[in-house]
Amino acid sequence: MNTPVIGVLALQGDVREHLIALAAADAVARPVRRPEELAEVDALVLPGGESTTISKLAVLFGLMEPLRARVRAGMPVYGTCAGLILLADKILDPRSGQETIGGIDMIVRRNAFGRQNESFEAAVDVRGVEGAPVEGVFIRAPWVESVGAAAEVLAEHDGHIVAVRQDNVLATSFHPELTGDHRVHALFVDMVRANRTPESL
Ligand SMILES: NC(=O)CC[C@H](N)C(=O)O
Repeated sequence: MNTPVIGVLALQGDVREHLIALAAADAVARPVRRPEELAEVDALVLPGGESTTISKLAVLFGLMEPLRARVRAGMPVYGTCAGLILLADKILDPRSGQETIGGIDMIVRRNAFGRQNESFEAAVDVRGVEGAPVEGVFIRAPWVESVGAAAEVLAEHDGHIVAVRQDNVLATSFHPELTGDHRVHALFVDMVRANRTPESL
């Protein structure tokens, strides 16, 4: 059956919520903590959380290079919030020792929308998502300062870029996994399906 297997990087962050959202969007979802587990998935989600912590743990667990290699090789990846930061080729204000996986030619600003107690929800129109706007949950959210020519802006909030796609890499500043609305995850699952060769179906 044509059911893609999608991993959720499970080093830190809101892993469980993504596993639930992916299952609701008709994927087989499983946590990924080791390089062997990464090798077995068709695609990967990078959850929200703390991008510095996730990046340091990825180095510690021997996952950083395998992650970069798979993204370079075209594995579909979707990052929310901290996950978006991990997918940026460049961070404007990195903490010391903070690395990214990269994949989208963009520059991000961490915590750009303010601190934890300035978290908010807003309706966001996401290109490729049909129907009503998505309820965007922004928690110490980054925004995207600028994107390169290969990156497509999918959504903006208050004049700032909050969703981007470049080839098989998708990233949002906000957290669709927290709302019970699985349309953004469904968009990603469609990307994963479209990426699979006929032999792998
Ligand atoms: N909700 C989140 O994922 C917050 C991201 C966090 N501000 C970071 O820099 O990693």
